[in-house]
Amino acid sequence: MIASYDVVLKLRESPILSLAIASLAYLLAYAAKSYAGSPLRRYPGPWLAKFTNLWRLYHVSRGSFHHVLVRAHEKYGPVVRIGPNVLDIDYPDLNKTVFNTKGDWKKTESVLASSAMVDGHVVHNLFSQTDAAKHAREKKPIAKYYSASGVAELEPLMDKTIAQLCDELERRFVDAPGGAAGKPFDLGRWILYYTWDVVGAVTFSEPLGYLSAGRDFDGMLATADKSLDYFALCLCVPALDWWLAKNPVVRLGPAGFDPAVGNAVKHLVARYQGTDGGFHSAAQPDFLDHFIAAKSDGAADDNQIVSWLMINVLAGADTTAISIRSALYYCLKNPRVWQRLRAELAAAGLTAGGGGGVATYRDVRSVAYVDAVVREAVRMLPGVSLPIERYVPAGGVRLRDGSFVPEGAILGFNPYVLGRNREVWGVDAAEFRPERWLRGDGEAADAFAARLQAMNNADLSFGGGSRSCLGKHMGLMQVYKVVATLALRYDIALAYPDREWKVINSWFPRQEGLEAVIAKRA
Ligand code: HEM
Repeated sequence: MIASYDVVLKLRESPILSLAIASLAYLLAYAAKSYAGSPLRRYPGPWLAKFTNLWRLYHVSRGSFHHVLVRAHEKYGPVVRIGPNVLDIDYPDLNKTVFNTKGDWKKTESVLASSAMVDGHVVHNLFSQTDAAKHAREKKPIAKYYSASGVAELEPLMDKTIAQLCDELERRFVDAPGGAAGKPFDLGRWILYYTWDVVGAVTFSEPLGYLSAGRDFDGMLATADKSLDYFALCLCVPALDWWLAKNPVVRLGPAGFDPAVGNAVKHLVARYQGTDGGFHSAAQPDFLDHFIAAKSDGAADDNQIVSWLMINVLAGADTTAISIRSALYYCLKNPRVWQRLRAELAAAGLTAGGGGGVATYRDVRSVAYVDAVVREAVRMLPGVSLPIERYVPAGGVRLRDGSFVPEGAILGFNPYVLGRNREVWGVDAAEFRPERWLRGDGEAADAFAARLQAMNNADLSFGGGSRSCLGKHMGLMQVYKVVATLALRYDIALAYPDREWKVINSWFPRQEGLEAVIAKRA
């Protein structure tokens, strides 16, 4: 007994134990303040979430937070407290107020983990920049290249890569020798190779090489997954990023994008030296040409060019793959929809007859059902499926239930949750039904216009306002073109129609298990 008392005394003298006790006391005091002193205490939510962000962290780390949130809203209503200072909101009519062009609803620190650490300094990109003025300065010189007309000029570069995707699928799975033709293969994986390659094609006129290799030859795709897993955790506890990556002593995470940065720098230098590989030509400018022109205008330096180049890779490849996969998966799971899609393409006289057998965007956009399929697929599984957070600005905000949320609280809006709102989408909100985007038989024009307006207002799949997705036109154009081209050229079916695919939601919800069989269209 005396011996154990001595041990306790010794431990009490230990600085480590003192620090641990002080930390515990601090955490308890913080939790008590979060619970009793918070202006958000009136809002319902899981008990643990009132004290700590660890509740959210746990569920996000399991990759299924979108499901947890939908259930939480079913249980607690449209406003759910998901952290001591965070409410998740399912009031679609608030989207336009929050995601506006004034920039008064600021991004939270949750996005800082996507910034880089260079020579001891945090270097932001367009997505992570929380300062509205700096963000506008960085975006202005390049925004026009991502507009609908800007992206239209890149279509020939996309066509080359879509044609390559088709060639690889045919060589390996349609016409494959040795009995491999017609066997199940991971179509979702090939869509990912395509979207990473096309980023290289439109950015520096050279695909990154995943389609021709048929694998993640440099480990970049696996690194991107790990980085997103890390990013998703830091969304819940932004301080993690400081401890793990931005502290001045030791850098533990996340997995870096060094190969992609190296590749961007290599292309920049080669372009300056005129030693570019790939299919670059003066007649077909790519993003790198535009970024270098912005530098000549005095709007950028080489570091800024590399940051712009990297955003195409980091924000554009996975999100586009996710959206193409969703369109294919939900169509193939619903053969009625897949057949109608093909019939509507045929009725419009479309062939995959553009450059290299690729459907042209102009043709595809003229078929309303393709648009309905794509919008519905993106609603079912938005490319961002964790809450998009904003700080409540000065003056606070009054919610639809009459309650008042003061300045400084964080409101989260999850496109996936908003895409399940029954007031907007109806009782079949969880079902894939592209027809909801079309005017119904006997539906008055006014009624359809009002319904469409409500759906558009609720749709946050590309964000909104001054921080909406820069690459929306580029991403969507590819979803339309790839889905239509595959539908026109091939008979495709799920290899295991009764199986569900697996979705791991790390901000971008990456899917696994889109296994298919493919043949040339009869
Ligand atoms: C279909 C595919 C895509 C989807 C579903 C998607 C979704 C989104 C969403 C929801 C946001 C808003 C995030 C927020 O407010 O925090 C966003 C922002 C952004 N996206 Fe996309 N994206 C897609 C494709 C692309 C592509 C191809 C690029 C290529 C450049 C891109 C670049 C960006 C950038 C730079 C931002 C930050 C914009 C800013 O803060 O000013 N995205 N995206």
